[in-house]
Amino acid sequence: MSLLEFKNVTLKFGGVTAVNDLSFSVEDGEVFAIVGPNGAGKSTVFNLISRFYEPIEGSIRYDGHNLLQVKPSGVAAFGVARTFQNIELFEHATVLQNLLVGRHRHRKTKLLSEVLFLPSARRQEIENREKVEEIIDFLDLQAYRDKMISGLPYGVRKVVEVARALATEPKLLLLDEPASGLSVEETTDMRWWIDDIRRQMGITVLMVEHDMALVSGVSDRVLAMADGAMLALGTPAQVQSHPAVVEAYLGKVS
Ligand SMILES: Nc1ncnc2c1ncn2[C@@H]1O[C@H](COP(=O)(O)OP(=O)(O)OP(=O)(O)O)[C@@H](O)[C@H]1O
Repeated sequence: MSLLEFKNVTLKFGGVTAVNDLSFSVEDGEVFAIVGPNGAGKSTVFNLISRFYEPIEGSIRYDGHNLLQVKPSGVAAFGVARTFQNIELFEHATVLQNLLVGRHRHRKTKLLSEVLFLPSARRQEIENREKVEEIIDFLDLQAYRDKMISGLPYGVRKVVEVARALATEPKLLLLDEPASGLSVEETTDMRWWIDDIRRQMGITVLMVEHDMALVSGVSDRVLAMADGAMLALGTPAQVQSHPAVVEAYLGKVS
């Protein structure tokens, strides 16, 4: 069974068809990339999975559930975490505090037991701290754990955003342009982080990315989109050499 399945999904904004009869599925444990020119519909796919947008047609299934019956606030509880193109962290909080916020969905204790700091709340806090420290070690963020986000270099913030998403212990991680704004060296590091997240943590990764070196280096399969529709789907090599993809990127050769 696929972890995520889009079937004939269509979404329009007025006269613009942002996603057009799109069908694809993401298998458990794979790194799956979505590529395409600006306006192709890639972010809209993420916003459909996050339930920010409602399709006008089609179905989206996730882990055996009809995702279209889940409220936007309920998506994280299903184990879907996301990073954003424009990093969304608490600027005036430390790395550690940002990651602890990511643990929110694992809160099992009641507010009263937290206020009274009962044993159950203490256990929960210890568990959260352990998980967050594990992620800090995993992504090599020890040097930044007590630093404010606002003072961190852009490349480190990108990794912290991935860390915050991992703190929720997702089954499916959505990465929105993880390499945008990164140097070549930082992009290479990001490639290894993504590979480790899949291999060592067993998390399925769905990413939107323009950097074809990163896409080819880490993805099992790639979906190329244009004008909301599928152009090609296959291995990175198959997609990059597909005539429709070449034409979308380079223009028709006549
Ligand atoms: N909220 C919205 N209201 C109106 N039109 C929208 C909205 N969101 C997206 N669109 C339109 O839908 C189409 C697909 O946009 P989308 O942002 O999904 O593309 P994209 O592939 O992610 O592009 P980029 O690489 O530039 O981020 C575009 O024509 C865009 O202008």
